[in-house]
This record gives sequence, structure tokens and C-alpha cells, in this order.
Amino acid sequence: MAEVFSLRLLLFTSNHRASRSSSSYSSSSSSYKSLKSAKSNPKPTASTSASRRGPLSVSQKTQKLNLEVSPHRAVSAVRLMRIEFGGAFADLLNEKGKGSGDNEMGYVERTLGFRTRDLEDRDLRLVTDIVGGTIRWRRYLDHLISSLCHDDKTFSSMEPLLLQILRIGFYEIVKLNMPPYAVVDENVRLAKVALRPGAGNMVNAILRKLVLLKEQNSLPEPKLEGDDRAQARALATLYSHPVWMVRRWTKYLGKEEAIKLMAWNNSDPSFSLRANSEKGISRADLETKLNSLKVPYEPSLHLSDFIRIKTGLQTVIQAGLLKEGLCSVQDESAGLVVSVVDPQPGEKIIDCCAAPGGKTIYMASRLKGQGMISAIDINKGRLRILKETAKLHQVDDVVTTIHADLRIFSEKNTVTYDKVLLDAPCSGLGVLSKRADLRWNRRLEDMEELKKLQDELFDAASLLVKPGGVLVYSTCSIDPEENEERVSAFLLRHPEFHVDPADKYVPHDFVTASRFYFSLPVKHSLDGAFAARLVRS
Ligand SMILES: C[S@@+](CC[C@H](N)C(=O)[O-])C[C@H]1O[C@@H](n2cnc3c(N)ncnc32)[C@H](O)[C@@H]1O
Repeated sequence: MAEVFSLRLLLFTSNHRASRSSSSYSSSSSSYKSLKSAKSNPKPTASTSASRRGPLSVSQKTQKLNLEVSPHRAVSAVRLMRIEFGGAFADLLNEKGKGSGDNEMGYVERTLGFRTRDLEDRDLRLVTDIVGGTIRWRRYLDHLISSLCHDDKTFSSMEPLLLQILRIGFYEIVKLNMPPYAVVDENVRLAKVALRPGAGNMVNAILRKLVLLKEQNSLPEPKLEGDDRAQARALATLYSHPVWMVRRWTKYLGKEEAIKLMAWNNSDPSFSLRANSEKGISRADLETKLNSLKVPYEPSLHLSDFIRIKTGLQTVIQAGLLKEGLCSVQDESAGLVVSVVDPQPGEKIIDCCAAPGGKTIYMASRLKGQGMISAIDINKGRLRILKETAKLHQVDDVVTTIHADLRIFSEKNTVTYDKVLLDAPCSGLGVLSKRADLRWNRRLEDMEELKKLQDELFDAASLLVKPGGVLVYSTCSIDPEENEERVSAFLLRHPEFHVDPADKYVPHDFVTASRFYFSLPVKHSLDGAFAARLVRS
């Protein structure tokens, strides 16, 4: 399938002429010229176009034109809408009268005449890159866009799809350094096709201003000046994070480290794969597979069955390695939490917040068929995924799932366990490079609620530990208030527990002064994670 689709669209010829002349940019860049050998998409979009614009006159119906939009941009724009508005996305389409309210891809198909499942691998990768990058850089991009709008109202009242198209264009020009003329041309066309000619003109005017300013090296970036608050706001815009995160990290890590952390969060994430030893797949077997797929990798320095890949995850997925259960995508930082638990064959273990089961399955593989793991979670859907994965990975004989609220389960339960893992619900502040949208979904107020829940779950989990047994509290957060502070508060409430130093279970480099396990993204080039190993007297 061609990278650029020809769309047969019913529009006034005059509209088309106007739209072409309004964009003084031509897509003449060599890299884009090749994309222009578009195959025509036989699916006519006349009826969908008509439904958006009202009934067409006879002259309109007979004047069919070919327009080209790049499918990855169109799909990216609509996907960004769904991510930002979630369930409200369908209503939004109805309100604006541009869709019947079903799913995003139905909307793309009706409006633009192609289906996401028809996208080529290359386009799918572009969608991933553009969506991830545009979300990460949202605050920064919006600052630039609003600075280049006529007035504040133009920006604040901008219709959502138009804003997404502009964000994509700004991201491509400023952060991806793509050929600006091609980007302007393609995004203008997308705005015209997906919205109306006037929207295309607006995209054209704003993107052209941007290109000019970029060429003159005078982008309207915020200055790092004024008091702490003003500087935090400027940093938040420059590195595109919420202000409260900048203030928190500046407080706990210092300004320089906070900046490095934000830069890390904005970089392309790398992934680790775990060879599925439960199914008899060794790391060497996985390496052979990756070699044949031409996916570059590096063996983990810390875990014998892990491999790091910077690119090629799509290839791994498409080759069916995950579907066949030959390997799992699991960050080494999560693998090291399992090392802190140190599951041994024959042990009775309970994983208290288990779903979707990354750690449960890895722990089960370390039991080598001897022992048992009870996996509790309050979320039925996620627990179902865990159950299916256990089956796929052939560890379902040692894993039992329990759908329950841990706080209620532990009060009624009389059984105690050798080892208890509490991988607590947390802010996820250690995984922001992988979870591009998470930074915008977390609020400072969430932290207080989370800490209360973490304390309650910690107390509940402690009831399940047998005398002499082990309790591991872990998070994928780098925030001391969710980590060390929760453990200190727990130890004050529970003097029957003491710290078992993490040094025996993970490399020294990952052990804090308080003898907990801690991976820090900038230092270890992994996700952030924390684990405290406690023993009951
Ligand atoms: C950080 S995630 C666990 C990730 C999991 N350990 C893994 O490695 O794949 C936290 C989990 O806690 C569960 N949870 C939250 N509140 C709970 C409760 N009161 N009882 C049991 N599970 C709960 C959530 O549904 C979520 O699946």
C-alpha cells in the first residue's frame, strides 16, 4: 500500500484551487517526492464527505478530485483525539456533527477513506512515533502554537482536531526536523480534508510562521528567569511536564537532575525482553530469533534471561514472538524487583496486586514447577489477562488467581505465606518515558490518595506473612513519598518487621543508603522502580 493515499473527495473545484494556492509550500523535498507516487484509493468518500457538509449539489457530485493525505498523520490526529478525550471523544464528534459517535477508526474511515488495519508497517511505526512524541511535547508545542496565534482566544477556542493537526505539524518541524515544506503541505491538506478549507488555511498560516521563526532561530521559548515558581513554569514548558512534577523533582533531586530526568522522559523508550525459560526458551534462543529478524539487541548486564532492544519492538510483535509466548516485554527494573523477592522452588508465595501479571509470571518461572503463587487483584479484566498469560507461558499449574480487594481478603484469610509481594498501585512516575500520556493524567492531589491506599494495602499484605517470612513492597515510582517514606511509616506501625538489605539480591549499584532496591532512569537507563525487602520476626 502506498504511504500516501489518494483520496477521491467531492469538493468544489474552486475550493481546491483556493486551497492549493493558499499554501505557497510545495512538497518538493526529495524524501517526500517519493511518497507522492500515490496509488489511488478506490474507496470513494463522497457519501461521508456529504454527510459532514450537508447535501451536495449536482455540480458538486460530478466534480471529483483526488486529494492526498498521508495516512499516518490522519490516524495519528484521530488517535491523539482519543487519547486526550477518552470516552468523551465520541461525544465530541457528535457535538461537532462529524461522526456518528462510534470508534476513532470508524471516523477515520468515514472521513478519510481508509482503514487503520490497511496501514503499512512503516506507517504504523510513524503513528507510534508521532503520537508518542506529540503527547510528550504537548505543553511545549501548545506554548509555541498559542504564541503564534493571533490572540489567546484563537488558541483557547480552537477546535480539538485542528489543534491535534497543528501539534503534529509543530512536532514534526521543531522536534523531528522534518522537511518543513512537506510538513506544511501535508498538514494543510489533512486539515482541509478532515475539517474544511478554512481550517487548512489557518494551519498553513500558523505553520508558515513557525517555519520562518525556526529558520531565524527565534522560536518563542520561555526564559528561565524570575523566582522559583516562574522558573519551574518555564522549565515545565521547555521540557513539557506539569509544573507540579518539576517542583517536586527540583525539591528531591535538584534542578540539574530534574532536567536530566525530564530529558530522559522525553527520549524514545528502550524495551527489554525476557526469554521465556518456563517454555524452555533460553536467552541464546531469543538472540538467535532476534538475529534472524535483524533486530539489534544487547544482553542485560543484570539479569541472565533479559535482552535490551532500542528499536524493533514492532518487528518482534509482528513476528509473533509475544503471541507464541516465547518472550515477554518486561523492563529489567521490574525483573530486579523479582530478584529482591528471590522466589525459590517449593515456596508458597502471594502476589497481592498482581495483574496484569508481569512479576507473577516471572516469579512462577523461577519456581521451576515446584511451589505455588496466589495472584490477587481487584481488577477482573486485568486478572483475566494474567490467567491467559500464565497458560500461554505454561506456568498455570503453579499460579492461582483470586479476584478480591486485598484489604478485605487479608482480614478473612487465615493462610500465611513464605513470601508476599505488594507491587502497590502508584503514580508511575518512574515509567514516564514509556507511558507518554501519564504525565498529563496525574495530579498532585492523586499523590495523597495514593499514599493512603499504599499504607492500607501495606498493612493488609503484612497480615499474610508467616513468622520468619518475607514481605516485599515495590512501586514503579521514583517518588520518595511513595517509597522510603511509606516503608518508614510501615515500620513504625509494625515493629515486628525489619529490613533485609537488598545487597544480597541485586547489584550494589541499585542499593540505596537505607538498603532498598532503587533504579533511577537517568543513572541506570532503565525505568524507575523501588523495592524494600522486609522480614517478619
Ligand atoms: C502496579 S499494578 C501491578 C502490576 C503487576 N504487579 C505486574 O507486575 O504486572 C497495581 C495493581 O494493583 C491493583 N489494585 C489496586 N487496588 C487494589 C486492591 N485494593 N486490592 C487488590 N488489588 C488492587 C490494580 O488493579 C493493579 O492491577
